Amino acid sequence: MAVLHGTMKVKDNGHLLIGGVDVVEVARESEFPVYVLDEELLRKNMREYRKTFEKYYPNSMVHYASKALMTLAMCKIVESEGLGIDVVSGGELYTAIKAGFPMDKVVMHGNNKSVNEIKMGIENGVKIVIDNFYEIELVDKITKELNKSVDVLLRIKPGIHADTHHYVSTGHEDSKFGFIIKEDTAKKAIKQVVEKELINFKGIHMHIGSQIFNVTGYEKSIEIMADFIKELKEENIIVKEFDLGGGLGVIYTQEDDPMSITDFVKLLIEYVKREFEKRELELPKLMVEPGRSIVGEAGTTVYQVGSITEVPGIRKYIAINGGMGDNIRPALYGSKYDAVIANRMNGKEEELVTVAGKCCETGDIILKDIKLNEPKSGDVLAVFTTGAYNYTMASNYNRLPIPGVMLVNNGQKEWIVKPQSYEDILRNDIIPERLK
Ligand SMILES: Cc1ncc(COP(=O)(O)O)c(C=O)c1O
Ligand SMILES: N[C@@H](CCCC[NH3+])C(=O)O
Repeated sequence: MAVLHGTMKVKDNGHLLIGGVDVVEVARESEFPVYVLDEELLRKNMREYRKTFEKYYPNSMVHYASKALMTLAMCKIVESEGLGIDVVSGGELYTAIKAGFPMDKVVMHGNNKSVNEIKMGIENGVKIVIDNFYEIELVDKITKELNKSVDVLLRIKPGIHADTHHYVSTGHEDSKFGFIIKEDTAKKAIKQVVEKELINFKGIHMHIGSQIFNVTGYEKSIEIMADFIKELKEENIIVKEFDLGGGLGVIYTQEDDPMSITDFVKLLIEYVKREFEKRELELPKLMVEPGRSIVGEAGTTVYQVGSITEVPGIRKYIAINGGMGDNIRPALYGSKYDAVIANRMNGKEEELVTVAGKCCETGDIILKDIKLNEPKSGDVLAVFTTGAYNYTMASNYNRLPIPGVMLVNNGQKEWIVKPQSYEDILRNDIIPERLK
């Protein structure tokens, strides 16, 4: 049986409840899938990050990585839990602005920020994480044009390989993000920044990757960064802020065994204290940017089962009313998930099937070879741990509408993103006069 997350429970009639809401009903009321979001679990994870830092390292800030799941309501929840936000684009920043999110708690990333994105960031007073030499000049120019200063961090690659899928590993030298330490590249960049009139150098940032279980990569990177910070100090450049990025893994299948948020944070703090004290460095303000470990397990996608195609001697395909449009991760990374027949939670999972999406694409497979409880047409399939990088990576491939996001809590259900309609998909289409 798949691991139940957060507030998941089984009702007497065998239906899956999340936040006290019968998700079988939710799925059956909709022609397309629904992303269900467990508010209690989401808040619990945010609080665990914030409280552990408050207890063991008060000079700190947790920025939720909004690329995992960004909506106006998410900004409100993040704000009410006392976290900041990490944005990587004008669109994410615009969402935070429109939600009235406090801009002094926003950091802005991106390896190729546009002039407008940088302007928007500086005008709104967010902290910018500078990624490359080109950007140093752009930021300098824009601060002068606007006559407004900006606080910055520089993204530095520690040069290690995190133990994760190579598509989501970002701390090695051959990565498009940030400056390498080798050949004094990062040092040169920082020296350039320090010289700029309206740019305030605050510190450095690293992010080694995502869905990480083994903390050795963090330990090694913190050691490398501490050496680098020491070198900078010898040249009178003080790193006041140190951002460790995100990356803690979550449970997708029973094979995944991540450590708790508390243990993860405590380890990071232990490594930083140890390596800084060893080098007689003053402890910096510490920051992290978790995305997946906050929202991943809080999300469940509920689908209806439609056609069932048995290929004799090969496999049985169970087709659902969604697929790669609402969850690209299996096709993109070969990601695995756990799922259940949400209207028959009490039975045994004994039939080996493959769950296919409805896109016109052979690779549109959401779950390959999974044991489910005798799936039938009309059943409801709940795929777990879809809170992170599902809605935010969704597409309109085959002109399928992007599903809505429903927040559930204490028996209450509310849309925080309405399901798209066919009209929504057409919104930006234009037929030029000459084609009419
Ligand atoms: C710079 C940066 N910070 C934070 C994150 C969030 O990572 P995760 O969702 O694995 O916590 C990412 C994504 O990998 C990232 O690129
Ligand atoms: N989108 C990726 C994570 C990328 C994180 C952003 N740097 C995933 O679904 O696993």
